[in-house]
Amino acid sequence: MLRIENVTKLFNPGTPDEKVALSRINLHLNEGDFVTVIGSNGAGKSTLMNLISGVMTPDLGSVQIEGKAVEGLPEHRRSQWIGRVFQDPMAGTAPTMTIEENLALAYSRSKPRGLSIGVTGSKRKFFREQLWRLGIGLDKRLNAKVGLLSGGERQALSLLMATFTRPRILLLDEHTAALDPSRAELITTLTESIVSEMKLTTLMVTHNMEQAIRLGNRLIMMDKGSIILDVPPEKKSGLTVEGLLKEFERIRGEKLADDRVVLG
Ligand SMILES: Nc1ncnc2c1ncn2[C@@H]1O[C@H](COP(=O)(O)OP(=O)(O)OP(=O)(O)O)[C@@H](O)[C@H]1O
Repeated sequence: MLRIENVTKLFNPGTPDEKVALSRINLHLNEGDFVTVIGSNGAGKSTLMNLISGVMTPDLGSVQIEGKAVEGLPEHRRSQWIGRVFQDPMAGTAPTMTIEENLALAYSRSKPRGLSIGVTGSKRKFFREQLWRLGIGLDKRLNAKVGLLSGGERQALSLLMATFTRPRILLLDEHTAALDPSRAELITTLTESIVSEMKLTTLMVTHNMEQAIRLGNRLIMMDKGSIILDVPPEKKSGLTVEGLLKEFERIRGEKLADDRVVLG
């Protein structure tokens, strides 16, 4: 489903500020894989997400979605295959537009040539049903301006907008990190149910190791621009936070003062 081959990304190449953000990364996701991604600050997690979504292009290597090379395509051309939710609840939605208008925009973006964003009766019914599935009453607020929603409500809407058109790849970029614990739990639960119901191929960055262990069928750990650990489905259920920290320590060959180095 997703093949990242030998991808390297440099910032400020050829200058004294040159930074290797990703170094010859290889990552293959099978259809339906739900991979959690952990790693220290600056490990390259966001850069990886940006290269998949098309915000950035790699200096070397290829990115393929369902066998199609996409590394040369701009973000808007990839949006028909990719859904993404960001850390900032304000990032994925338009605050001055209504819930319904935001959904219509997301719906049109997922179509190859973009459809009209007009809302017909049948589309409105579909949107209401989708909102109802979130279970937080947004189905009764189709005409509310999104800027008036709470952070948790807005993130739930972002999650819905990123998934209701069945993207080939779902990218979750620390999407619960900015929420209070109860809202974070709500979004985590919604994520689990949407991903498993729709069998979405998902990559989720998190600084929460417990969450990284609990969710998904695979876990990767990144450090200094490389994937240093890739835990396959058959080993994932046996993971513990302590075990992962030990593994990180062993691979890096240095003693960690505490788990914040990994947690960020
Ligand atoms: N636009 C940029 N210009 C220069 N350097 C950058 C840029 N974006 C990222 N970097 C550098 O590339 C490296 C990888 O950054 P990236 O944001 O991908 O890490 P991350 O794992 O997402 O970190 P964090 O957990 O702190 O968000 C870091 O050293 C970062 O400073």
